[in-house]
Amino acid sequence: MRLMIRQAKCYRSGEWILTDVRVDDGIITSVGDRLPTGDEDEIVEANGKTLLPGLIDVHVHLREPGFEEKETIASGSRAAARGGFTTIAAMPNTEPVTDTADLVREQYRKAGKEAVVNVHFYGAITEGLRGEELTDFQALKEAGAFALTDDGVGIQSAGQMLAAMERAKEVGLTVVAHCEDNSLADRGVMHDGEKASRLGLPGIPAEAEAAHIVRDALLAERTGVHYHVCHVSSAASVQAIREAKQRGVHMTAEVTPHHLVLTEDDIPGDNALYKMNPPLRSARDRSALMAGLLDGTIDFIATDHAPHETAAKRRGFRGAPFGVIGLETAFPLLYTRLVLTGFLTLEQLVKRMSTAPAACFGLPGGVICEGAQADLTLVDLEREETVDPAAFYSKSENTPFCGWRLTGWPVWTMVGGQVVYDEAQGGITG
Ligand SMILES: NC(=O)N[C@@H](CC(=O)O)C(=O)O
Ligand SMILES: [Zn+2]
Repeated sequence: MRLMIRQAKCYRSGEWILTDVRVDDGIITSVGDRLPTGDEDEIVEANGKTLLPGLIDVHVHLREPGFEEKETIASGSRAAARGGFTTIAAMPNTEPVTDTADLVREQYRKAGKEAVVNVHFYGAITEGLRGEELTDFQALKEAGAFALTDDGVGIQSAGQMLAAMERAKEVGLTVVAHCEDNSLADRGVMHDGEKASRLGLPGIPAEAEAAHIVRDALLAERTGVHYHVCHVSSAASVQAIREAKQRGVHMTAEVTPHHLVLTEDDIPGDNALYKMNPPLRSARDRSALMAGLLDGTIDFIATDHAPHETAAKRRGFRGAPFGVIGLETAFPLLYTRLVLTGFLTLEQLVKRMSTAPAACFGLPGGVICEGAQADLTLVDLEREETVDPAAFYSKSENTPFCGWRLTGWPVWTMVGGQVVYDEAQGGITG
């Protein structure tokens, strides 16, 4: 299969310039001005739309097996394609939990049949995410586990985290941490701040997150493992990561689109569409996250796409599960709120949504150059649209951004040289 993408705006030697990109059998073979045409099977006329390396999201919940009413590998991967993502990594808090080599293999087998983008799977750190027995890291690694995590819960015991890091270092897997000390956060449903006091709801203090980061940075320093912090939400956490990185600790960190855009002040009363873990925090915390993203303390953006059915999210802050979806809104949300406002340049945003996650986890993609895998996204930066959850490919609609007017929508997605999403052809293709 030979394909030419013609006249796309591409970032080359410091500029966005009209470029042709040639793809042969899933690999980018040429990038340049007015490349010769003639022998391709297909020409894609980009007409000045912007070509990005496919977006990469290492923090999504696909809910299969066990919670297929919320999401499946098929529906979640289609949501990813529509959002411009070509690679995602799925968390192991399914039912059963992905905590054995056989279960990891079964996930890859299913994704091979049903996914339209590249899907990786995490393995759990502890059996059943119970925080008791460590899983068999070597076997998980051999089955292809992307990294290790108990996302959804923090590893409560420092001794257990140390043991996990030592073993992970030996087998060569990254430890990915949901940082939350339950003895500080127990039964909280919202950031322990002004809004929670006003609504009379139990809080989750910022220290519940930062305490684990400080602890884990010490343990990562001692073991030398690659340690990655999920969904950083507070100023104290950003500072802890900054200090650890200055000491040379081998750690990386991610932040979500919702923590970059919203604060507790945006929560309109007891509406669980604004309930997620970690919670939306103060304006000061949000500023610190932005500063951390800008100075490299936070390496990249991950959505923490966490689908839940509408009925469950109607139960208010006390009764609803934590989590919001993000795959189909992340790019236009951040383009509108961070790039059009002048906070980040487009190329800085692309680095944080594609190049950096690829580099941190050693994934192919994240670049447009000769020899790279043809994972590509075309974005219409002029296109303005209202977020309509009813139109999502995701099975769930739990977004706080319903009705937001956003600019800069992905319109075409290619994975390994195959077009998987083309808005002009009605959406998911094939
Ligand atoms: N982020 C969330 O609010 N929820 C996640 C779990 C998690 O990532 O902590 C979920 O699985 O629903
Ligand atoms: Zn989490």
